[in-house]
Amino acid sequence: MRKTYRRAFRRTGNDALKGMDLSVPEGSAFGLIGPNGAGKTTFIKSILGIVQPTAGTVRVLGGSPEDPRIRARIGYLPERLHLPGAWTATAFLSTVTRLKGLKSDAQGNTRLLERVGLADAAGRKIGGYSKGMRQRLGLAAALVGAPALLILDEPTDGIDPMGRLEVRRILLEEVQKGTTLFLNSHLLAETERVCNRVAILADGRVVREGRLEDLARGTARWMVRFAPGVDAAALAPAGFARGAAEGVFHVDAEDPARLNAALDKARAAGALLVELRRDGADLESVLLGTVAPSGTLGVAA
Ligand SMILES: Nc1ncnc2c1ncn2[C@@H]1O[C@H](COP(=O)(O)OP(=O)(O)OP(=O)(O)O)[C@@H](O)[C@H]1O
Repeated sequence: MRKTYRRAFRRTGNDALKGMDLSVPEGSAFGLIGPNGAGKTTFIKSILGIVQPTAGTVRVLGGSPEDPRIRARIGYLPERLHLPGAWTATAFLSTVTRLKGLKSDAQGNTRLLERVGLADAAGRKIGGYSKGMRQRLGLAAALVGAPALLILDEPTDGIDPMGRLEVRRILLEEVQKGTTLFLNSHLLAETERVCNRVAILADGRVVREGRLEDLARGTARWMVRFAPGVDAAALAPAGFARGAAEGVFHVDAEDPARLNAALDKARAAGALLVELRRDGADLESVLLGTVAPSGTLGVAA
């Protein structure tokens, strides 16, 4: 699928998606990650039928994103939420229920507000809500009608750690119920905790996709901390690259023999080992190993 945003009076457009090919398995918790401007929001808008592809097709829940019956089965939390400040949460959810074409369900909506921790604030005007409360109300609105697919754009943005934990709990409950989750978050730790599949998008293309544990496999990077006073220049020939903190280094070693050989060299150079930790298994290393900081492609690990 491609998406070029046409610019008025110009011959060239802005290629946001340059051949995006992605399938999201039903029932998966799928995370989309990538640098700013990679095309994540454009892709989400195309699943929602808000943006039409310039070429190619999008199929969602076995149909077209423009089919109202399909849309009714999708819950969406947008990145920028517009909520009516003069309304109460209760009134807002009943309007969302009506707009989704569902029968009014005051009890169901009360349960949803309880679930997102807004039971006590249900009768208050949304205008007086904090950022985190607004975000949680947005999540409740996305959950109205028990959607089969939940699309969340930066769901924990502006939420404090306790609130984030709550949101994560709700998302995991949804996945357990069989809801397909599609998450766009720049908080990699969130994606890592919630998702079981991840796609890395860079410059309008999917550059890596797969199960989280498969993506993380094969990266054999170690964090090593030596006692203070270590000579970085003496460690460099053994493959140790200086880290951010005092005495911290990173070294690539595919197996225990190579790791120990590198450590032997470090010790021979006078370094005293105080800490050793596997370093390459988190999503951040996978992302940084795939996409260079400028957003251009790096060497995939
Ligand atoms: N309505 C639009 N008109 C023209 N260009 C657009 C439009 N929306 C997005 N773009 C461009 O398309 C590219 C992809 O943008 P998009 O917002 O999809 O990326 P993103 O991965 O969501 O970025 P971010 O992480 O910063 O939100 C960017 O170059 C952006 O400038």
